[in-house]
Amino acid sequence: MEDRGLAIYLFATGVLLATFVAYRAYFDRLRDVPGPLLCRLTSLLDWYHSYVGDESKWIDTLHAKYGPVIRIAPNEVVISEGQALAPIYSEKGGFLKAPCYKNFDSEGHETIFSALDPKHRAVRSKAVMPMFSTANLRARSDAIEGCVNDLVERLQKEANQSRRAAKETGKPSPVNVLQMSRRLAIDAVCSYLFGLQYGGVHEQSTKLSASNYVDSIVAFGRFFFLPTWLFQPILLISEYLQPPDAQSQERVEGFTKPLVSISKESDNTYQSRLLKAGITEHETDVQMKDVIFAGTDTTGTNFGSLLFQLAKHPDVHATLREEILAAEREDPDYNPQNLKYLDAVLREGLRTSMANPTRFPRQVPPQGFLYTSLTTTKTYNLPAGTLVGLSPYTLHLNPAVFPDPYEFKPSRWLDDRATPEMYRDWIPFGLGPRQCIARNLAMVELCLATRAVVRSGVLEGARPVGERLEVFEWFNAKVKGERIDLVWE
Ligand code: HEM
Repeated sequence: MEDRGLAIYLFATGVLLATFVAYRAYFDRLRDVPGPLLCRLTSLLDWYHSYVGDESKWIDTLHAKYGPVIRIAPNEVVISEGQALAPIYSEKGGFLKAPCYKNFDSEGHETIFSALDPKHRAVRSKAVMPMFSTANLRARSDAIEGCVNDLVERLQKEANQSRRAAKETGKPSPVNVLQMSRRLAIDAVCSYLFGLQYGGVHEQSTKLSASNYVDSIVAFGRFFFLPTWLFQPILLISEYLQPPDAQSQERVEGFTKPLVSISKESDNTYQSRLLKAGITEHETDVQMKDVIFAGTDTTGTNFGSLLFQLAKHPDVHATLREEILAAEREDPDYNPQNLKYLDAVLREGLRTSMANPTRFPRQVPPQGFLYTSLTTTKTYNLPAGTLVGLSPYTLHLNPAVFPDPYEFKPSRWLDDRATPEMYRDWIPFGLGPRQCIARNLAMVELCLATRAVVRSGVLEGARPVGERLEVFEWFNAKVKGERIDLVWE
């Protein structure tokens, strides 16, 4: 009798399972979108690749096998064609952010980054947006320039130490320019937005005091694509197993909190603007820490990676130095953002650095999304609620748009060599109304810092350690080994 009961139970389970598999594989709403059978059944495979940090590479192997429109999870589609960018991210305001962005809520608050509801975000973003306008950045660029000068001085010192070690021991000491870049990034953001330099460049420790704080947020990017109900307990377990560095967090909070309490309306700082818009002191502090994270990690990785490329390509460095010195001779007050080769170097640096490699997921709106692939001419009907996205990794390394995509070649952006597709598919800051709010600030920082470093000649004689940089492909990439090393001989 018991055996019969067990047999019925197993049979019923088998039938249910087979029905589920058949439904997901052949009958559900996304059945026409190709992809591995396992991805039609569960998100586990995607979560696994996201966790181990090779998700973007994995997705590219799926594109190679299944085509430009693929299903990577039961409710998630990824596209590799740049023509899909406009309808998803910018036309008619673009689609809303996917619910997983809520995983980046902080201390009970939705940040400008994590907010899904445009109205909730608008109160905060409108308050601070003027700080990111080109006119304001030009007017107050001295705040950034000061941090850049400090950086060049520190880099000179460390380069000299590296050379001295080479002379004395026959082995140059490595300089971790990732840490240097993070020092500059945090100083520039704090100085420009909050009215006070963090002091990163002047810290004597080998690691920036805020670095572990930033890295703890980078690390939970590996769980970014989990649904929030699962993200929360997993984060708790992960933090229990590997507690975040409380000292680093306290250092950052010890910097932001007093700035909130002494803030005055007339300051016109990031914090005073938020307070004036009715945001509470606690939330203002959270929003400040959020941009400290966003600004330190991304600009840090991008500038560190750019220094690596300039040391690796002395010809590019020499051409850029010539352009900068010539511009200065012609007009000491020239605007560096008008230099063509410098612009090409920055674009190529941002294309290759992969600071944010993964897709930016969005939700298909109630009316659905009809997409026709240019490559296959097939039309896909993605129903409301489907998650859909494109990634910088796939677009920036597409050989059809960027020939020899792994090569660092600023010249590809010059004159008539740059194609409209290159500009269309270059998305280091995302695209549309939810693209990086600080894009202009980041570009000014990168431009002034690159100009100053190259102009100083400090990179002459520098050589990168290693052939190429490897990253964990999380929402904010983590550079493997947490180092980008240069040596001077
Ligand atoms: C080179 C440097 C930077 C890069 C490559 C970068 C890249 C990005 C990307 C890819 C996004 C997300 C787009 C999406 O999810 O669709 C983003 C959003 C954001 N970034 Fe940046 N970022 C940089 C610098 C900064 C800086 C310096 C700050 C702050 C001072 C900042 C603050 C933000 C904020 C607040 C958002 C959320 C915007 C929104 O959702 O409305 N970023 N950034």
